[in-house]
Amino acid sequence: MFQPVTIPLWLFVLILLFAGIAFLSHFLFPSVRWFFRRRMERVVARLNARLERPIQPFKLMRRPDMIVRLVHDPEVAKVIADEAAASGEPESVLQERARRYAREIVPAFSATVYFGIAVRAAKWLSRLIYDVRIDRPGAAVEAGIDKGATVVFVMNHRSNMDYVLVTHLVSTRSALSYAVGEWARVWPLSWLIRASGAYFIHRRRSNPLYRRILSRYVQMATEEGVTQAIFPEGGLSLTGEVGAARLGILSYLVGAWHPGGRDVVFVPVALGYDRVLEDRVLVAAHKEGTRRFRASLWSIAKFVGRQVKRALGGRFHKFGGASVSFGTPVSLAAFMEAPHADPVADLGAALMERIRRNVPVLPVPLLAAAFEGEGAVARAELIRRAEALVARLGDVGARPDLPPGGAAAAVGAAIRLLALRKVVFEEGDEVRVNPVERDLIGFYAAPVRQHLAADAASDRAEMPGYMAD
Ligand SMILES: CCCCCCCCCCCCCCCC(=O)SCCNC(=O)CCNC(=O)[C@H](O)C(C)(C)COP(=O)(O)OP(=O)(O)OC[C@H]1O[C@@H](n2cnc3c(N)ncnc32)[C@H](O)[C@@H]1OP(=O)(O)O
Repeated sequence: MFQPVTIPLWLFVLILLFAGIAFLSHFLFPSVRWFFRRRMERVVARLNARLERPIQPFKLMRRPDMIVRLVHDPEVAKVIADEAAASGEPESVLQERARRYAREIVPAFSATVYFGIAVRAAKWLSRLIYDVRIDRPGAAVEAGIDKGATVVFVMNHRSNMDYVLVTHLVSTRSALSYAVGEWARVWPLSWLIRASGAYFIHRRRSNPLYRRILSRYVQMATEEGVTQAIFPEGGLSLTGEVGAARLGILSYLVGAWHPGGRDVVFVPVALGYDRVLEDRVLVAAHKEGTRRFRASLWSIAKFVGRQVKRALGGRFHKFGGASVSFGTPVSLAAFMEAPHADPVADLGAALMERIRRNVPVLPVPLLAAAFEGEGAVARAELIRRAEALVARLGDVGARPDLPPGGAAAAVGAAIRLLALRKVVFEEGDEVRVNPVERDLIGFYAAPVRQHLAADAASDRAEMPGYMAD
């Protein structure tokens, strides 16, 4: 019993290692975890005291617990049982697949990462590159919304700066949970996104098990009051116009609502830019008719490097304005009071219409539209056309977001911004579009075109089920 045992050194080291791991996981990790949990709870309590829409307990649930809850949800279990019966695959295999899907979707929200890193970085970056303007303040729009309702920000997707701007602008009121496409599943971006409370979507995966897990996750979050943000177009606009809604996430959100239950209130958010960071990439993708973006990590790094070099040399100019308009909210309870042959399709169309009408028109889109597809126009004529456009935009209820000095000042500012990028050249009295950039001018003119094409006769206040404007 007490005689010595001789073992090789490597085995001794291995035993020590395993003993150390066992000690840590049994004695130290639980208390360390408890310490961090208490700290997190104190941080959240402090944040909730000042946030208009507090961080919901659902958002703070431990990720493993959330995954278990999702995999064992009765609706998910039913899909597993149905698929097992139909395909002959063992239920345990399908359950493992369900766990994999749930792990992919479920976020790992950290209030410290969201408010300490993401919000600060969003504020810094937004202000560094744009003159951020709020066409219609979100606070005023949200003030009338029932405190118990689940708020969902529904946004048009022009740029990867969209969520940076909106995260910054609503950060004093709530923490947003975004629906993010599979493109962002690259480390460390995926870690930051999960820790910011966003959930991942695999847009091309349409098998029933995956879709049921995704829909249940969205519905649980909605039933528990988690403030969310979605891009119903499902990707960046290649043309500059606001596209139609894909109805998946909206249908899950509508499915989470029951008469008499917690209301779901959609806040339409419209974004407009003087310069969209990805403009040339989007225009090229549109031309090729693909959604494959030719922006390698190397080209992004080169772009950032050029801007840093300019900043260090004191030659960095902001990219103009970025304007965000928070539209009149749509209450799902009120919307459902009116009869709808297809409620989800009607809701999607109505929300996108509201976003489309609210897209702010900044100087560059105004100038781009004033070219009217021509290659060269006299400056005075551009100002005259811009003034006429501003009047017509006013007639259809659009709100141009222009500097003091109106159309003339806007034309001057836009020419300066585009000339810096060699998109236009000034030759005497004439402003000439660089022939290789004509598509880019069309891309920027798109929101103006869309405003003017909208049927001015249909008054949004008359749409059934809407909160009054
Ligand atoms: C500096 C640091 C700053 C940091 C700041 C931090 C922030 C933290 C980062 C955030 C970062 C965000 C970045 C986001 C930017 C993107 O990633 S945008 C792209 C991702 N988002 C989206 O795609 C959302 C919108 N997409 C959808 O809703 C899509 O529909 C889906 C769910 C992906 C599926 O797409 P789909 O296969 O094309 O199918 P779709 O027809 O749309 O939908 C089918 C479903 O809808 C149902 N449906 C369709 N029509 C109807 C109808 N009329 N009635 C009822 N149901 C219907 C069908 O039944 C079907 O149901 P399921 O079979 O799924 O159960």
